[in-house]
Amino acid sequence: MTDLQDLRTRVCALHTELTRWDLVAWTSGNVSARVPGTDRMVIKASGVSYDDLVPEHMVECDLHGRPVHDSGHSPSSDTAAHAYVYRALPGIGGVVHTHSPYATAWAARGEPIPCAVTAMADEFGGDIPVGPFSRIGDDSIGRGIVATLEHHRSPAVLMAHHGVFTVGATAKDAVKAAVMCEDVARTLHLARQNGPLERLPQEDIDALHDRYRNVYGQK
Ligand SMILES: O=C(CO)[C@@H](O)[C@@H](O)COP(=O)(O)O
Repeated sequence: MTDLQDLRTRVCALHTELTRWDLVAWTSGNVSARVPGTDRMVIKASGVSYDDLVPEHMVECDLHGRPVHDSGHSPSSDTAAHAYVYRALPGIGGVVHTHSPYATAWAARGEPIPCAVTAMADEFGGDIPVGPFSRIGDDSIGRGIVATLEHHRSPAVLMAHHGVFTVGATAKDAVKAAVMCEDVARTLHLARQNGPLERLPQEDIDALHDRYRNVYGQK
């Protein structure tokens, strides 16, 4: 198997995580990955049901979102947004988009999720911010993602009136951020039913984030 086929297989398989963690309804989300060492990416074909996905549905595009071959599949509607993120952020190897319900409810209100639990400090290093509304199709959404994330440690952004975009060093990291984003969005939505949320002190957020990055887990 070539490296590209292997990447397509892995990105295709990651879409099962979107359904497993209830992050998408019907076909409302997508995963992409940078093709390492190239100015290319692979991204899910538009509108294809997750049950029908095969690696060949991962469309190879340049970093302006143009397919590099006539594969017979149109790439995701969000291709230009993903491509802009890869162009602007060279350290990013994976991008994910979902309409996961609790996080998208915060996005619909245009409300950032405050860093009020340790799990948020760990994964997001602070609040999950809101990015501007843009119509789907060109790289406006990508510009909004990058402009918002450059002021935060969070790998997730709630794009106003739309949904969640996450980034990571790999596509799997970006999927993890999407799962964790929905988890904390639900927890904090439930918490504030009985009163206002209290943000953790900044020094605790910093210490927790540092511990998670440098001590947590296996060496
Ligand atoms: O957010 C939206 C539409 O609101 C799209 O990302 C979503 O439907 C997925 O589109 P694709 O099937 O990836 O073209």
